[in-house]
Amino acid sequence: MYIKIVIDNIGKSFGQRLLFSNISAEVASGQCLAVTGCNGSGKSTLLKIIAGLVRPSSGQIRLTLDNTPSPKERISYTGFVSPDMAMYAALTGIENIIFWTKVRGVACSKSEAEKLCCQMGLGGAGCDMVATYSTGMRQRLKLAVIKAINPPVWLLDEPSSNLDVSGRSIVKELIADAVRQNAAVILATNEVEEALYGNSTIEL
Ligand SMILES: Nc1ncnc2c1ncn2[C@@H]1O[C@H](COP(=O)(O)OP(=O)(O)OP(=O)(O)O)[C@@H](O)[C@H]1O
Repeated sequence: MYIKIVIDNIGKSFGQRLLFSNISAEVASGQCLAVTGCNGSGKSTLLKIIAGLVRPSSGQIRLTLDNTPSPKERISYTGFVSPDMAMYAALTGIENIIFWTKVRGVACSKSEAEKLCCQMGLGGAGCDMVATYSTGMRQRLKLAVIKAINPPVWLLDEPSSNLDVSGRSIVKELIADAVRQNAAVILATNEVEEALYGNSTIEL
């Protein structure tokens, strides 16, 4: 699937407070757009606008597709990794991957989920309840879920938060792999090095 996301003159205010205005950019399949800016500049808000979770105050997000998607494809456009997201604490890591892929209409067997846990550095902890996970392990699980869903559009809000050096290199490889597989990746980050993964950058 080819997809192009056009961020067209987007602005956002909360009440009287203008967060940003006149933001325009494009990102297509096989590209990565980095969104940078200081704390509170609106990076997460912009990603939520792109995901359709927050309404912009001005402008619009346009999607260009090479075909008319089926209803199943339509719900699977975007995958979102965000600090605001939570995994089910009473399920194991593997059960979370199976649950979230099922919600998104993507098949994922237990052995595939196990493999993803290993790839994300969770090892045998995939069989443990998420309630027992550290914050870094929860972050790795979110990465495993988006990889399992493998959507055409990846929205990554601070994907390296709470991750150690090995976790950060997993994120780097994950983004490179998604772009190689023709996903459109939008990455919000405070990390200078991570922002360089983008083919283009928006600074808020
Ligand atoms: N629903 C909301 N109502 C009012 N203000 C909000 C709302 N959501 C976000 N904000 C405000 O908008 C500003 C931008 O928040 P946002 O989380 O988008 O910034 P950010 O650039 O991602 O920050 P950080 O780098 O700290 O994660 C913050 O001041 C926040 O308090």
